[in-house]
Parts: sequence; C-alpha cells; structure tokens
Amino acid sequence: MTGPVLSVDSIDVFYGASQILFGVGLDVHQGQTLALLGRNGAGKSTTMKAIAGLAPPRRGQVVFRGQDVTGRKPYIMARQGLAYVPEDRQVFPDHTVQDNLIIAAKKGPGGQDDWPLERIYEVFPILARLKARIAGRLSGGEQQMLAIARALMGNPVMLLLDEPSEGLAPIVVANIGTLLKQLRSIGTTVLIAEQNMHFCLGIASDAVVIDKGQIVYRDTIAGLKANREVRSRYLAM
Ligand SMILES: Nc1ncnc2c1ncn2[C@@H]1O[C@H](COP(=O)(O)OP(=O)(O)OP(=O)(O)O)[C@@H](O)[C@H]1O
Repeated sequence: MTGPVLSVDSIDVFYGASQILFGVGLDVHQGQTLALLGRNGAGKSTTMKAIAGLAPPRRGQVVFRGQDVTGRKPYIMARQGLAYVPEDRQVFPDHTVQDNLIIAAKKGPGGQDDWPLERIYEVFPILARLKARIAGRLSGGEQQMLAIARALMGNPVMLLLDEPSEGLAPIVVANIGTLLKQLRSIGTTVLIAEQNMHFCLGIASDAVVIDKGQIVYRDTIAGLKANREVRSRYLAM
C-alpha cells in the first residue's frame, strides 16, 4: 500500500447542533508516531472519536489503509486494524491482568500474530509481575499500561491513544513514555492525543496542533518545541 495509513481530510463533527470540528485534516504514515496536541477542550478527543467511529463526521473523509471508512462503526474500525485506547482506559475491573490480556487477543486484519502474550510481557515487565492482580486494583499508570497492552494483543495496524499521560504521577508518565518510545523504535504506527508536549518529545516525530476545533499548526515536534509563539498561544507552555 502506498500513501498514509490514516488520512483524515477536512472533517466537520457536530454534537447535536454544536459544531466541534471544523475541517480537521491530518495524515499518519506507516511507522510514524504523530502527536495531536492542544489545550483542554480543543477537540483532540473528538478527532480521535471521529476516526474510531464514535463521532461520525458530517462532512469530510476518513481513509484508513486506502479505504474510505468515514462513519464506519467502531467494531468495523477495530476489525480493520484500528486500536483505540480512550481516555478512560477501559479494562475489565473484575478480571485479572492476564485475563484482560487474553480476552483481547486476536489476529490482525492480515492474519498477523505479532503480539503473543510472552512478547507483551517482555515489553511490559510490570504487567508480567502483576498478571494475577485484579485489574480494578491497579494504579492509574498500571491500568494505562494494561489498556495499551490490550490494544496490542489485537495485532492492530495502528494505535490511537487518547491522553495516555493524563492524571498520572510524573514517574509513571516517564514509564509510559519509555514504553511508547520502544513502540516507536519497533515501527508501530501511532496517533497520540496529548495536552503535554513535553511528554511527546522523543515519542512523536511530528505534531499537529488543534485549537477550537481547527488544525492551526503542523511541524516536526522539534520545530514545535523551538516555536515559542505557537507553544504559548495554543499550548499555554
Ligand atoms: N458529548 C458531547 N456533547 C457536547 N459537547 C461535547 C461533547 N463532548 C465534548 N464536547 C465539547 O467539544 C469540545 C471539544 O472537546 P474534546 O473532548 O474533543 O476536547 P479535548 O481537546 O479532547 O479536551 P480534553 O482534554 O478536555 O478531553 C469541548 O468544547 C467539549 O465541551
């Protein structure tokens, strides 16, 4: 396949009568980690939901793996190889870590089976140590790890991570950061929505900034870091 893995082209999204996204567009290429950055309420989660099939766009197009998937249901997007990890990290709270992982296991859309449980435990040693723990008793950071690991158990073509650092202590954020750098180094394709630009340094190669439902800036993450005006105007940092 040539072209981006995911291409979002000029989408408008409404909740009822209120328009939330205005012509949002972005591309994510094979092996790329792209950061979608913006303040609280800027429209990051809505963009992620529009891609995952939870907030169908009224106008514009979402193309995934070369197919127009605009407005497809979430389970169809999952079957096509898109793994969405929402902000609230849905895990099964009454099941053990290992059961949570096993329940999520499936082959990828091309029959890939790159993420057997042993590999997950290699990449997530914390989960190996906690495999018998009931998921509802994990800390926020451990739950975030479990949510990402569950997404990988489905052998996705691409991961959508909505604010993985949110509400976590700095040391835990650093652990998640290390993990995401590792995923980047093995060529996982990721779109990550974040308020925290610093968290994305070293994780994402490129960034798009969203403000009031519109993409206002695109650059490498290094370019964004060097652009103090954009950072202070749109990211308050
Ligand atoms: N279900 C909904 N119904 C109506 N408005 C909504 C709904 N969900 C979000 N919004 C509004 O849409 C706008 C964008 O919200 P969104 O959650 O996409 O922002 P965000 O950048 O992800 O911010 P946050 O970090 O707070 O999640 C906000 O003004 C929000 O109040």
